[in-house]
Amino acid sequence: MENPAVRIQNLNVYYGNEQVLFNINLSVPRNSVYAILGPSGCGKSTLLRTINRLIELRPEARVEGKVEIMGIDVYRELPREQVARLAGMVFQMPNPLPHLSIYDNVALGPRLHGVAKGRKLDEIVREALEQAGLWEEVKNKLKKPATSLSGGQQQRLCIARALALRPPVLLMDEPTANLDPVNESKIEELIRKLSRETTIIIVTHDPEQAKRVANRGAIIFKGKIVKENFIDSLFAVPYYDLIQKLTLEERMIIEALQEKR
Ligand SMILES: Nc1ncnc2c1ncn2[C@@H]1O[C@H](COP(=O)(O)OP(=O)(O)OP(=O)(O)O)[C@@H](O)[C@H]1O
Repeated sequence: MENPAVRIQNLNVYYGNEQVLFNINLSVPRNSVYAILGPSGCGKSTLLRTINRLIELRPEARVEGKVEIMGIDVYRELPREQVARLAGMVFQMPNPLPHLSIYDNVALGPRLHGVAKGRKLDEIVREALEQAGLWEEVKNKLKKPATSLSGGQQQRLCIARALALRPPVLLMDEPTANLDPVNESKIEELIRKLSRETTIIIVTHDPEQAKRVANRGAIIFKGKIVKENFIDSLFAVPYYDLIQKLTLEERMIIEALQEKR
């Protein structure tokens, strides 16, 4: 694949002596939605946190291999704190900073990175809130605390916060896991819309969600990619059957799938 948004090569990740990701290789096309799927504990969040180097906040973690975002080797060519400019992150639990206002939550990244102040910053905040589909709901109460918003609104605020540095890549770790179906579908619509300009990598437990939002995806099992393809082809074998079989006849199936690739 030429000029992918994210290219991961020969990635191995360890927590202490325990290896949790094994020789991961994948490329994410630009302006697409890429789903990372797999059962609990298989290493999905670890993979996401390796892409933006958040993993380094855990002193027991060790990373081998190469991660490129927009052609930049993030472990060798950038200081860690600059990676947020290439890849924004949205977490499972909406986590706005509770002591900050709606405005200040979104302005946080641009301020920390010295990108803008005054009018220019106002424009960035407004644009990020518009992109996150929240502007109309909050434009008259920007000074109110972020915690005055509902759970679904708080998650869209976190998306706005991640977008405020205008990163080309957005990483989302089960962004709808704690939301009701109405807010879930709002965020899914947003994901599809944002992917016109931004590459999105979404971790999800839910194959139906992956089918709704993603173009392509990978299934991880026990730290290994066992299947990687366009989203329709990925589910040619029903997902639950696949996972069921993996847990029953783990080794055989992993080997069979790897041979087919
Ligand atoms: N700090 C840590 N120290 C040791 N082991 C860890 C640490 N963090 C995660 N692990 C282990 O690494 C493996 C992968 O965890 P990870 O959180 O990446 O999985 P996941 O697929 O995102 O799970 P879930 O869907 O439940 O969030 C798990 O076995 C987990 O127990």
